[in-house]
Amino acid sequence: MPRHASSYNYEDYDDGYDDDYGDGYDEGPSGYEDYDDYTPPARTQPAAAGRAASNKGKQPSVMAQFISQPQQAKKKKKGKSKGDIPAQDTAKPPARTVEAVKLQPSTSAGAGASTGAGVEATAIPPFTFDTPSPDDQVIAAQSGALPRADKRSAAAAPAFVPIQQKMKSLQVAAGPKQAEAGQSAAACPPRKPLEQYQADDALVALAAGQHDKASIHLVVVGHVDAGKSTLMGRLLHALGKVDQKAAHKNAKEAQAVGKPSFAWAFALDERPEERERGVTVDVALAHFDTPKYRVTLMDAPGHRDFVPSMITGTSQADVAVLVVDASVGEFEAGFAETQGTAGCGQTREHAQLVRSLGVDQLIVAVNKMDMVDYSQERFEEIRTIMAPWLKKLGFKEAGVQWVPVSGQLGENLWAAAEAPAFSQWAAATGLPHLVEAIDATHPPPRLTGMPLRLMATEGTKSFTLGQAAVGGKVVGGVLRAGTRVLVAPVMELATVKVVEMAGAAVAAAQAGDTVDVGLVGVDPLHLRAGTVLCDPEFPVAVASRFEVRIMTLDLRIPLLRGHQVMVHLHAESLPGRLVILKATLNPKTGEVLKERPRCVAARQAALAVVEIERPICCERFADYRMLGQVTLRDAGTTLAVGIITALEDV
Ligand SMILES: Nc1nc2c(ncn2[C@@H]2O[C@H](COP(=O)(O)OP(=O)(O)OP(=O)(O)O)[C@@H](O)[C@H]2O)c(=O)[nH]1
Repeated sequence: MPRHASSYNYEDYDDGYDDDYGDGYDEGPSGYEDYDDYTPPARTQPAAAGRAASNKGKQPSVMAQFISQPQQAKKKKKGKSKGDIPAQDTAKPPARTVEAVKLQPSTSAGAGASTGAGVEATAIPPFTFDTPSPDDQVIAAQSGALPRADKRSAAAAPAFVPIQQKMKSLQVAAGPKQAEAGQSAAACPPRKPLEQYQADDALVALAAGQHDKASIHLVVVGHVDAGKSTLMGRLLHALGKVDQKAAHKNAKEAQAVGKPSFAWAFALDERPEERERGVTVDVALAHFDTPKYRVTLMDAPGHRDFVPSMITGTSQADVAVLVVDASVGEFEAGFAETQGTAGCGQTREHAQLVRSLGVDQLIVAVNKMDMVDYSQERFEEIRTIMAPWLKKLGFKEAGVQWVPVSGQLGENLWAAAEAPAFSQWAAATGLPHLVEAIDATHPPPRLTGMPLRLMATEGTKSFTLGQAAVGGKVVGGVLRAGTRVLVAPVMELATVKVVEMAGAAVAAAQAGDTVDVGLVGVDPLHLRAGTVLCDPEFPVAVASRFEVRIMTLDLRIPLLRGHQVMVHLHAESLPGRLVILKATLNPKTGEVLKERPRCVAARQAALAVVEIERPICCERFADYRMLGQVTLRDAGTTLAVGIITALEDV
C-alpha cells in the first residue's frame, strides 16, 4: 500500500514486528516474547566484505556492491534434464522473456581456501583464510579511526560539522548545463517535513504502468555450502535465464578448476576467486519471472567472513530463501549454536539477521535431499527442529514456507519432484515447489506516494547510461528521465537522463524497482554505494549521529558506552561508536528499565546514540524502512541490530 507520510501509520506497518518498535519487539505469539529462551548466535571470526569489480560494459568502482548486467538468453529450451552437465532443459513454468542480470561486487575480497561438498562428498572441509581480509584491515584501521570515549579523547574528537550547516553554505546548480560547467545558482533548500509532500499522481500511474507483474526482491541466505548458488543457478537455467552455451561454459570451467559439482553455482559465482575457492564472496544479482512475479534475486554469501555483504543484500529484500543442507552432519553444523571458537552456524545467524532487518516472509529450502535418499523423515526432523526456533525469532507460522529440494538435480524447483522416492511423499504432503512458494509470498507495501529515495549500491557507467550513473533500489517515490534529483550526501543537483530496468530503458520507475539511472550535472566521482538520489525539496537526511533502538545478540562482553563498532546501514559500512547509552528497555513493552546504564548485556533492548565517522544518508525507520535499519558489528561478530528512531544532527 503506497503511503504518504501524512497518512503513514507506523503501527499498521506489517514489518513483522507486531507493534511499533517503540513498544518492543513483537508482543504476539510470533514475536520476541520468548526472546529469553532464544539462543542467538555467538561470535564469529573477523569479517571481510570484500568486493571486486569486473563487469562487461560497466565501470568497476571501489565502493560498489553490485554491478548489474543484462544477459539475453538465446533461446527457449526443450526437455528437462538434470545432473551436473546442463543439457536441453525445459523451463516449467515455460521460459519467459529473458533477461538475466549478473551482479558483481566491486572491491576485492580477502583470500580464502576453497571448500565445499561436492555431489559425491558429504564432509565439508573447514574453510581457512590465510591472508588478512578487507574487514580485518578495516577493523585494524578502525582502532585508530575514532577516539575512545574517555574524557580526554572525547575532547580530542574531531567535531562533526552538521550537514545542515554544510548545506546552507552549499551552492548548487540550477540546471544540468550550469552544473556541468561548474556554475552554481541556488542555495540548497531546507528539509521540508515529509507530511507536506504531494505525489504526482500521473507519474505514479506512469511508473505503475511499466509493470505487467508485481516485483519482489528475494535474498538467498544460509550456511556456507548449503547449495544457495547451485539452487539458484539451476533454477535460472531452467527458467531460460542462463542459456545452454553459458551453462556448458560454466560446466567446462568448473571441470577445469577441479570443481565439477559447482557448474550450476558458476552461473552466479562469476568472480575468479569465487570460482577458484568454490565460495561466494559477494551478493550476486539476477532477475527471473514466475507466473505471478518479476523476481529480483540476490544470492548472498554463506561464509561468516562475508556477513556484511549478506546484510547489504538482505536490507533490500522483501522475502528470504533460507537454504539448509539436509545432509547428515551438515544441517547440524549450520544450525550449531557454537562451532568451536568460530561462533554459531550461519543458518542461525542469517535467520536472525533476516528477521531483524525487517523481512518477515521466509521460504526454508531444505536442500540436497538427494544426499539423504529423499527421506521424508529427515525433512520432517529438520522442520521439527527449526519451526519452533523460527517462531521464537519472530517469524509468524503463516510467514514461513517449507520446500524440500535438490538444487543440483533440479528436483522440486520449478515443477513437482520427479524422483520416485521423492515424488511419492512430496505430492501427498501438498508442499509447494520453490516457484510456487515464491508466488505464495506477498510484496510489501511500496512507498510510491513518498518523496523520492533511490538507494545506490554502486556508481556505474555504460554506453546508454553515460559516464555518471548509479545502480540501486528505489525505496520511495517515483522517477523518470527529466526528474530533477538531489544527489546526497554530496548535495549536488542533477537531472535524470535515462532510467533502465534490467538493461532496458523504461519511461518511469517506482518504489520497489531495481534500476540503473544515468545522470547529468553531477561529478561521477560523487556516485558510489551509499549515495542516495532524492527529491530536492524533500531531501534525505544526512547525519553522523542518530538515536537507535537496538537489540543485542549473544555478547561475550557487554556493550559499554564508547564501544567502537562497525556500523552497517544500507550500502554503507563505517566505523562508529556508541556515544550514549540512554536506557535499557523492556523488549516487549518498550518501557524504560534503567536510564543511563553503564552497559547493555546480551539479548537486551536499549536506546543508544551512535556516532559515525562521517555523515551518511539515513532516515528514521518509521519513514523509510530500508534507510533506517542498523547493524552493529565488531571483529566479525554481529553485536546488535536496530532501527533509527531519531536523527540528531539533521
Ligand atoms: N548432492 C548435492 N549437492 C549439492 C546440492 N546443491 C549444492 N550441492 C553442492 O554443494 C556444494 C556447494 O554448493 P554452492 O552452491 O556453492 O553452495 P553455496 O551455499 O552457494 O556456498 P556459499 O555461497 O559459498 O556459501 C557444491 O559442491 C554443490 O555441487 C544438491 O542439491 N545435492
